[in-house]
Amino acid sequence: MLKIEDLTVSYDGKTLAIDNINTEIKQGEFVGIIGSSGSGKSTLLKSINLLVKPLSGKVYIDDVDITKLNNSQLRNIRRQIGFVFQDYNLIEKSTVIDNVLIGRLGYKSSLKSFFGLFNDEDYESASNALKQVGLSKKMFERAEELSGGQKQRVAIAKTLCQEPKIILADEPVSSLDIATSQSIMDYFKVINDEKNITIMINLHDVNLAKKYCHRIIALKNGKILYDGEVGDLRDELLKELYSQE
Ligand SMILES: Nc1ncnc2c1ncn2[C@@H]1O[C@H](COP(=O)(O)OP(=O)(O)OP(=O)(O)O)[C@@H](O)[C@H]1O
Repeated sequence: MLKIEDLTVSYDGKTLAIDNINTEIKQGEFVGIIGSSGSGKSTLLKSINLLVKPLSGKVYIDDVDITKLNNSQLRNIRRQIGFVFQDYNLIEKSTVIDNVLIGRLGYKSSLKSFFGLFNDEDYESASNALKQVGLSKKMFERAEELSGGQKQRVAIAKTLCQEPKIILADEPVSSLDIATSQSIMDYFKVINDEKNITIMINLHDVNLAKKYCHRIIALKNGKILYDGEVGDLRDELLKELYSQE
């Protein structure tokens, strides 16, 4: 469902944040991306939905090279790609349900989305998404009143409302304690198992990656050092991955 071909990204036109990456992800895979700070994990995820524009290379979603799309075509394809951020990316003063409804905006005309016009179907979808993450009771509370873990569950519900084929999660548990991190990872696992949504998730914590992900992509200096089954990941490789040079 996702194919990345010769992808290279540079922020300054000189140093390469992503250096000629090639990989292919099938629908329903649960992929962990690991690597030390600055290895390119965020940049890789952000270039998959073109939040960051590549210098060269191609990103295919279901055989469509999205680097070639115009803005309106890109908007349509982005509905299929949910993105979960480390810092939740919620509107703090808005209610939980209003935050989740934002996930429906990709299905609205610009005018309707400007006025925030949602129909019964949108509310049903938002309410189901909140149920999935166990937050139905918090629907009318403001986002700012929630704990970090609850906020991240709202962010996940928002992406579920988008009905995505793939969820990209950029360090979604880095700000959370171990128990809360595990519970968020459990939600990702259930979503992956029950809805067959592909998950690509950046993780600092290798143990979490080993516990939850089927496949690991390990990055070093913008290049893939390892791409394979989690069970085949060797300690020597991890040592090399996190060594300074
Ligand atoms: N907005 C930006 N402008 C300029 N350079 C950037 C920008 N974002 C990232 N970089 C650089 O690109 C490289 C890859 O950064 P990236 O954030 O993708 O790594 P990362 O593995 O996600 O790191 P971390 O684990 O610390 O979040 C780094 O050298 C970083 O300094």
